[in-house]
Amino acid sequence: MVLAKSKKSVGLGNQLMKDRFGKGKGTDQRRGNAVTRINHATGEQYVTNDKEEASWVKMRSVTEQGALDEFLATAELANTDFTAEKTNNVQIIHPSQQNRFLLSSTQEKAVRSKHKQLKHKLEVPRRPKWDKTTTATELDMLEREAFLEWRRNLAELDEVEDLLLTPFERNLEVWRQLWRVVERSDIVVQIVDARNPLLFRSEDLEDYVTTIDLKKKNLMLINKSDMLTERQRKIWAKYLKEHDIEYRFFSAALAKEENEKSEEDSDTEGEEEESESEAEAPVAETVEGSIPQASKKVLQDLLVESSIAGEPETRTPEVADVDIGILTIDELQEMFLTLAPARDYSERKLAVGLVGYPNVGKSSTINALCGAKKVSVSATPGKTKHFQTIHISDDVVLCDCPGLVFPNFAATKAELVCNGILPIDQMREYIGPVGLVAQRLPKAYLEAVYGIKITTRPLEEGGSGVPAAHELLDAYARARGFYTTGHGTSDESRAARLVLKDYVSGKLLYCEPPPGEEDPSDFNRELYTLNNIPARRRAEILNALGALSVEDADMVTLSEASIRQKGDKSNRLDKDFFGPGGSASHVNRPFNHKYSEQGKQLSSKKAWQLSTLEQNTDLKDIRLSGKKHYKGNTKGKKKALRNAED
Ligand SMILES: Nc1nc2c(ncn2[C@@H]2O[C@H](COP(=O)(O)OP(=O)(O)OP(=O)(O)O)[C@@H](O)[C@H]2O)c(=O)[nH]1
Repeated sequence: MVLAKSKKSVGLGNQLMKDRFGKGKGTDQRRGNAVTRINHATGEQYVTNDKEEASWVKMRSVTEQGALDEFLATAELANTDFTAEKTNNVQIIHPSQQNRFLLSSTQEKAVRSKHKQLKHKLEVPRRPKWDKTTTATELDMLEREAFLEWRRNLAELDEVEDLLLTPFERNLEVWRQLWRVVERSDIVVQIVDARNPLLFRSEDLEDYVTTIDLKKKNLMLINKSDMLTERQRKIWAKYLKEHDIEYRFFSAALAKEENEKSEEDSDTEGEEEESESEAEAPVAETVEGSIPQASKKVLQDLLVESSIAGEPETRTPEVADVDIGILTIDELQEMFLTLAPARDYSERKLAVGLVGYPNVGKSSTINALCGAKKVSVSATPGKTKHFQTIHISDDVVLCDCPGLVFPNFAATKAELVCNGILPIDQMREYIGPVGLVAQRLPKAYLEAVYGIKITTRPLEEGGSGVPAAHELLDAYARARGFYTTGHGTSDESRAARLVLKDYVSGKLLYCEPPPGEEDPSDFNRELYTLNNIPARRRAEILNALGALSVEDADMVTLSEASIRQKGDKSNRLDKDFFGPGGSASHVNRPFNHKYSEQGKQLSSKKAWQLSTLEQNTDLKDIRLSGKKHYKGNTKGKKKALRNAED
């Protein structure tokens, strides 16, 4: 039986034709993916593969493009025929570009000196000049042309000079937002990550701001400063002062806690006096106060273990008059008012533009300034998409720009991944970035944070003492039971993602020193104390170490802990670590502001520890008192004795 076809039914072919050439398609005519548009400035028709998209789609951040996308985007920007642009845009892959994940130290030196020479070429795109007579279409054309020229210049740095650049923003719409923010703001605040401030700073943006209006001010706000020690802040402060960079240290996370605390305090009755004095304490002091004196003991043994030759210097720069404090919210607001350029503010409030890479903490800073959660905060870079204004007081309005990556030099792709600039979830090559983590962080610290034991290749077999990426990943994956399905080998790729995320979030902490200042391992020395590993891990280590009071334990170096771990024939420490739930610890900020709370948690164990202490009054004896995990480990004993004597 043949069914009669309904006249109303529409076949796929018809539907496609209707979709492409049907009514209501405006001036655009579609053929396949290509759309014919009219250039209103010249009246000419041109073909593009771009669709008219919703404004939020237009604002998508474009940082890395495949060769074809790059080519199409350039052609589209240039409003030209594809073939005309084709010859100019063929990408030549240099053999040297193929492995940019890690460099040897000589290669790195050479690259860094080339960066210095060509620094002036790292420009942000300028908005072309316009006046009242310029029509919107003319301005649009001018902007596209200028943007295209800017992209060509940067492509030259990449291709001709063979230098690796940050995956800078390639979407004109995002830069247009920045232009608006800069034009509107009296002060342009570049928010940077304290772990590597200069990588996140655009010097040229500062020039651009003052080119638009000499009265406009620049400020580098070093966010996440809770991750820096006081000494590290001093070293940075000295460098920034010497280079005439207007800066301030800030921590949106500490400011948030401060907000929450004062809210709690205002809710609590009867304890006003006490809570008031705490709330008034400057944040910087709170941070310092949170790190017990004992934790400032430098981990010399750890450094020796990390094969760093020589006695590290503990010298702190003389910077008596420089500002090293972490600003409170009130102090930051005052700072804005102090910096405000002279003009009549009766008509318009002081406008403060907030600019920065994705994930540096713009939203968190705004939330802290607002005193409430106004902007959604996320651990995924690139959440803020639109320029928005937020009135934080009667005097100040904030202009929040979408997070955007500025053109800057990077030594390697590994550095970009580790700094959270290249997304970890889209990463295919993980050995380079994890290798960098393993190079930067002392082995004992990695072992203590994760509660793992990393087996490295012995020195006599060519090992260097520094774990190779796969040695770290293998230990991590096995401890957590991550195995590949087919082969049953450890799932290093899964482990790599988690390790790198911990590095980006600061759970594994490393901070870059200013250029030309001290060696990175000396600069970070204070970070690798027992106090800075997650509280739970610390408690586990202390448990495994046995009879030490909390205060004494602060003096125990991680390396010592790791020696004991190695020497433990009964594997007691490992069992403690790898037991159920043993890997679930979590910390956001190694310099946990709530140290006193951690201390409290630990002190619940103190009674037991003290009772053991009573039996072993001599600390050296306690350390070497024939605990199970020392038995037969004479080498470990000797080393531990040396540590104890130090
Ligand atoms: N330790 C620490 N972490 C912070 C601080 N400020 C922000 N973070 C963390 O950094 C991550 C990114 O913060 P956001 O405020 O979302 O960053 P953003 O710059 O607004 O990001 P986009 O919206 O992508 O532009 C979050 O995981 C925050 O918890 C800080 O002062 N200290």
